[in-house]
Amino acid sequence: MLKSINPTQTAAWKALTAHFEDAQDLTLTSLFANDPNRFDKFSVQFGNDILLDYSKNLISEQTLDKLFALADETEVKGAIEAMFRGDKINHTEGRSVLHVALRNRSNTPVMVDGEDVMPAVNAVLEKMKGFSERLISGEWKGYTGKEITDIVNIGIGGSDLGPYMVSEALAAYKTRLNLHFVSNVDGTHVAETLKDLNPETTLFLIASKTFTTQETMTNALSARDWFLASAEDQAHVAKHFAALSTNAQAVAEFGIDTDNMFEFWDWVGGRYSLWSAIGLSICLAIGYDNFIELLAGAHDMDKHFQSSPFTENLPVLLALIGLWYNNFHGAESEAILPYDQYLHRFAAYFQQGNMESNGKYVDRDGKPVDYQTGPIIWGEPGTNGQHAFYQLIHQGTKLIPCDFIAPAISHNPLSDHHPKLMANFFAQTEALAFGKTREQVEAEFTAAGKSAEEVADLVPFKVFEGNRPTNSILVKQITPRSLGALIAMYEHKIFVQGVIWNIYSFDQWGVELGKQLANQILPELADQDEVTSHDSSTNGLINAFKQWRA
Ligand SMILES: O=P(O)(O)OC[C@H]1O[C@@H](O)[C@H](O)[C@@H](O)[C@@H]1O
Repeated sequence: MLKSINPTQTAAWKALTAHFEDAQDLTLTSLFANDPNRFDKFSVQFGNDILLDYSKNLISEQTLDKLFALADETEVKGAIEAMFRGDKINHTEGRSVLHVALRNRSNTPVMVDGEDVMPAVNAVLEKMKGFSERLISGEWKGYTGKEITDIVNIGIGGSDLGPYMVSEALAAYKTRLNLHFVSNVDGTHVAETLKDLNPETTLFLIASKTFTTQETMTNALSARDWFLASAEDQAHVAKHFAALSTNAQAVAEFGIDTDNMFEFWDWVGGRYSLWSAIGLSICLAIGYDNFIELLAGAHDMDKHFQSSPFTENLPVLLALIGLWYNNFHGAESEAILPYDQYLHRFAAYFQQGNMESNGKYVDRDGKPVDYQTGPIIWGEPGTNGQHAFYQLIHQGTKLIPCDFIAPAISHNPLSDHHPKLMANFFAQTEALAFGKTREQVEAEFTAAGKSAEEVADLVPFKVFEGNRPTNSILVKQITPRSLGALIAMYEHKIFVQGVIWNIYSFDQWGVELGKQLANQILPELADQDEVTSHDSSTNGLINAFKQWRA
């Protein structure tokens, strides 16, 4: 169990509060003008894969020193050790937090309740290897003897977002199998997905840690009905359905052959589970060897996180910088902006990763916090975002720290697309940091021959204040290995922030109430009777719904 330390009561927090008051007038323009070595000082490279430039942030060496002191006082180092050691740091569920064991390629023992989990982890990986190789090679045949061509992963939340994001991110490594992801309980999702598929050549992965999730079970039953409408014989299910779960009993009850069950464990959080059997769809999408490379990249980042001094530790640096804006500058959100079309689900993935982990108002003592915790995470790929919401980032009234992510090498080096993409990537952080002054705008207008009246009229709208902070994360190329490291970097960032905010990052009780109420409402929708059991708004809506369907 992690000790409860109120971060606002630390000396470092108080020092940061005072420092924030003193540093109000700091501008990125002056910080860069006063220090020609700023990039060298405030950038760090991870192997030959990732360069993090955090120099365009509203920080000085003093800011960072105080943030490191905060990490020390809130015992981040001890918390990292506790996680890797297998301590039950997910206190409210009484569980260890060991997604790092799933990618522990050095295979050193990791103990849970006195037992090394690595043999079980490796056994499931071997099973995933055999299964994925038989499917990809075409050796595995459907019930009419045809090769499988399409895989449908049915899962939601952590059993969907990670595999979907990674399969898309690594589409350049695609095997011959076509992957589909069905998550929403809205029948449209499964219906539209199955429309073009052939039951003889389709295999379903039912991905659910608990194997009780309403959406997933409903979609799985519809998929089974669709399949049996053609296959007819229940015995054929074994060739077309596999389960990824911690709940063997529920899998057996569903009728899935235990040979086709890929196990994982309660010490793997749903939103940290792409490294587990939940990653089977990834294995099928990109091949087992590439999946192992993904794990290896994450393991490299795990080692870096565990052993690098905080001053060079990418996840720690990102966490502290994010915290500086969240808790001192009052920023409410963070944007993740990948300049890579393949990463189009990256921000959505970390919406769950971050917001489900750190969206908590109760501290580790069970008391409400009196400071801000997790930020709102959002984002879309550049350059699309530039033509949509960047206006607000550049000239709006809200402070939105942004992470810009881009690969130096494209998988699709078509004509001059990549230099153009990258020119935008570099230009945006420069524009956000340094803006355009009134004098610059006036000079441009004058050079363009505008009258003094026009200049006076339009100048205010064309000025860019700048001083908008960004991190730039330049990746050599998006490969399975670098992507593994990138994902693990963000996972650990979330971990560090949760430790400092004195919250439990690995439970998600906030999703339960809605599920409970939906279960109460569902039977009320079955007849035409007027509903009176709720508040007037909910009653009114349900009754209007019933009337429209009558
Ligand atoms: O994998 P399961 O058990 O079906 O759960 C799916 C998702 O269910 C949600 O309720 C949880 O908030 C997520 O954390 C989880 O990933």
